[in-house]
Formats: sequence, C-alpha cells, structure tokens
Amino acid sequence: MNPHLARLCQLAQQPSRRIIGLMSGTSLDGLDVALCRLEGSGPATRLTLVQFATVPYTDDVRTRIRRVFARAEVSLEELTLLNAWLGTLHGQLVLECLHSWGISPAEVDAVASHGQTVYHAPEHQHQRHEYPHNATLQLADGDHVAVRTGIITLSDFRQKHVAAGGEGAPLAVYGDYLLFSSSSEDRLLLNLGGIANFTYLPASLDAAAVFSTDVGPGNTLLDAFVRELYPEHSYDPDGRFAAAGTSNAELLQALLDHSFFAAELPKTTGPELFNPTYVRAAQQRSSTTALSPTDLLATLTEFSAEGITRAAQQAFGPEPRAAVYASGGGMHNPTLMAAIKRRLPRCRFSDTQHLGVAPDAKEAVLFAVLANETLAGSGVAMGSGRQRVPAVHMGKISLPS
Ligand SMILES: Nc1ncnc2c1ncn2[C@@H]1O[C@H](COP(=O)(O)OP(=O)(O)OP(=O)(O)O)[C@@H](O)[C@H]1O
Ligand SMILES: CC(=O)N[C@H]1[C@@H]2OC[C@@H](O2)[C@@H](O)[C@@H]1O[C@H](C)C(=O)O
Repeated sequence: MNPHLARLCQLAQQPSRRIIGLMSGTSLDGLDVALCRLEGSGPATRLTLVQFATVPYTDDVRTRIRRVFARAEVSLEELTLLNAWLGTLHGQLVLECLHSWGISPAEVDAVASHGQTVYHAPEHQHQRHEYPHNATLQLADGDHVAVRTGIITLSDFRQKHVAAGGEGAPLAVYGDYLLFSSSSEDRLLLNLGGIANFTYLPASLDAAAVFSTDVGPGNTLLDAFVRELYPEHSYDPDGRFAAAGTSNAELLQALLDHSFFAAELPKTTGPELFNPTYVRAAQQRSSTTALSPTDLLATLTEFSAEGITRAAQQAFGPEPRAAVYASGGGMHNPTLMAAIKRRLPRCRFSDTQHLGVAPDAKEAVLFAVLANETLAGSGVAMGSGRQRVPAVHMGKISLPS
C-alpha cells in the first residue's frame, strides 16, 4: 500500500489532527497561515488556534497576481506560470512560518490550502448562456504545496461546491456552523474582507435555516481608489480619509442600482463586478465625476455598509436583530464599522475573538475545518435548507511524493 494512503487512513482515525489553514484573499495583502488543532469532527469539532501569521505579500507578488486577477482576458502563459509559482511560494511560506514557530513539518498532519481566487464567475455574473453553470478559479496548485512542504495537502475546495450546484462560495457557512453556533442567541458572522459576507446561525440550531451569502463590496473598492488617489497607501488607514468626506446621495443611489442587491439569497460576487469601472459608470450616470477624493471614499464606505444592510433586511425584515460577530480586515476601519452599526441599530456588535478565534485568522481557520471534515467527517448537510447545496466533502488531496 502507498504509505501516504496508510497515513491518510491513520489521520482520519486519530482523535485530533494538526492542520494548517491557508488563505489568500481578494485584498492581496498576504497569505494567512493558521496552525490549528482539531479534535473530533462534525458538530463535535473542537478547535484550538495554535499559531497564526499573515505573511505580507511583496509588491512583486501582488503585481504578478494583479496581471490576471479578476480580468476576463489574460495571458494563458502568465496564468500557467503563476499557478505553479504561487503553489511553491505558499509552500515555502508555510515552511518559514513553521521554522519561526519552532515546529517541524513532520508535526503537521495536513495543509488546507485555499489558493488565490483569480476569477469568480457565478452564472448571474458571467451571463454566458452557452455555459449554463457557475464557475470559479483558484491558483496555487496543491501538488506544489505538498511537494514543497512534504505535508499532505488538501486544496481547491471550491470546485466540489460548484459541481454540487453551488456558486463555490461562501464556504464559510460550514465552519461557522460547526464552530460558532449557539442555542443562546441568533448570530450573524460578518466577514469584512475585499468582499463582505455573512453567515446566519439561528439559536434554534436548525441546519436548514443556516446560510451564508456575499452581500457586496467590503474593502475592495475602498482599497482600489485609495491606491489610485493616495499612492503611498494601500487602504484607508483607520477610515480617516472617508471620515473627512461627506457621502454623496446621488452616487450612492447609482452604486446601489444593480440587480445583485435584489437577487435572492444566498448569492456571491467579486471584484469582477465591483471594481473601479463599476464606480466610474455610476459616477457618469449620477453626474458625480468631480467628487473630491474624501467624498468619493465616504460614499464607497456607505455603499459597503448599505450592501450589508440590504442583505440583512432581505433575510430578516426591515429591522434585523442578531448578535453580530465581525471578522476580516474591514473591522479595523472605524468609519465603516460606524456606518454599519448606524444602519443596524437593533444588532449587538462584537468580533469573533469573543468566540475564541482571532478575527484576522478566521477564514484560514475555516479551511482547516473543511479539510478536517474531508479527512474525518461525515459531511455537513445543509442541502435541504436555505443554502441549497447538498452535503459534499471538499478539497482535492495531494500527496507529497
Ligand atoms: N487599520 C485599518 N483601517 C482600515 N482598513 C483596514 C485596516 N486594517 C485592514 N484594513 C482593511 O482590510 C483589508 C484586508 O482584509 P482581509 O485580509 O480580511 O481581506 P481578504 O481576506 O483578502 O478578503 P476576502 O475575505 O474578500 O478574501 C485591507 O486591504 C484593508 O482594506
Ligand atoms: C470566490 C472567492 O474566493 N470568494 C471569497 C471572497 O472573499 C470573501 C467572499 O468573496 C467569499 O465569498 C469568499 O471567501 C470566503 C472565505 C468564503 O468562501 O466563505
């Protein structure tokens, strides 16, 4: 028997596993590396975050990813080269993190690697009728991570979700449900990444009512315009630029004038739609092309907050009431957080640290949970409910040799 397969069987039967979750999100700020200890599986899962680091990307890495990122047309050569290069880079960054933590690769059971989304194409967005299905593409091939680290690697989690009829995202729902459900309160797990999304976890613990949805832009538009208007910054530091401006009602209205906001939940989106071209078209339509930089950023901040609010109202009526636990980089932007809180006055706000998981680590942790389910679980069933995707095990398995 292939010794790696024997090792896989052994892993599946162990009472606990050490799994490194890797996430490289739409903000391209770096690679999140979360070393987790997972006991059990399914609703009995117990997670301990042992170590966490965000390894910042160099300008060179960002530039290479941006050459293909969210672009409908790219060089096929570039895409091919980047896929292998990013896989090796992610593997190397895992080794460097382990070295700095004083942990040897042999002490890790598996890597759960999300890779880098370069194009997300739900059917409602691509509208290519000759392809009547959803699609999404993540780079950083798992074989390269496995060979570089010597650790069994699970990767490319989103394809199975698409194959089972989903949009390939948000996958947060499965981990959120297993880790953060509580019978004491209705919870909204709000992640403010490049794209914002939330997971609803009812106090009833009814799996059929649980769902996760993208709601619109989080930081992606803010980051893009800050980079253009203030080249020395990559994001609006503590929301200061937006706080110095005034939101423009006409532009906000034009930004919200898209079928995505009325589409049924759950739904997904990405920077393929919400990008500077989208904003400029809205500025043209609303005759607001001459807006000052701070007024533009104030409006984009309100736009993100309003997208979240509309999705919450769509799900729960005009006055949503829940305990909101924030995560993702946008929670460090007080102007954005104030705009969200103002619109959802009946919600109570805190962050996932209060649930035992550092907010910046949450997405990487969730991929470790997905890998744990694939290795040792029996499948998180949500297909009968609002999420409308049958239970599937996600992630392809790469052996190190
Ligand atoms: N102090 C801060 N002030 C304002 N914004 C901040 C601050 N710190 C982080 N951010 C925002 O958070 C972003 C990074 O967020 P995060 O790492 O959650 O994104 P991501 O994981 O790439 O996104 P996604 O979840 O969409 O894949 C930064 O680009 C910036 O917009
Ligand atoms: C296609 C893709 O990579 N989507 C990401 C992105 O970043 C945030 C939002 O858009 C979410 O839908 C998803 O990531 C998280 C981790 C998810 O799947 O839950």
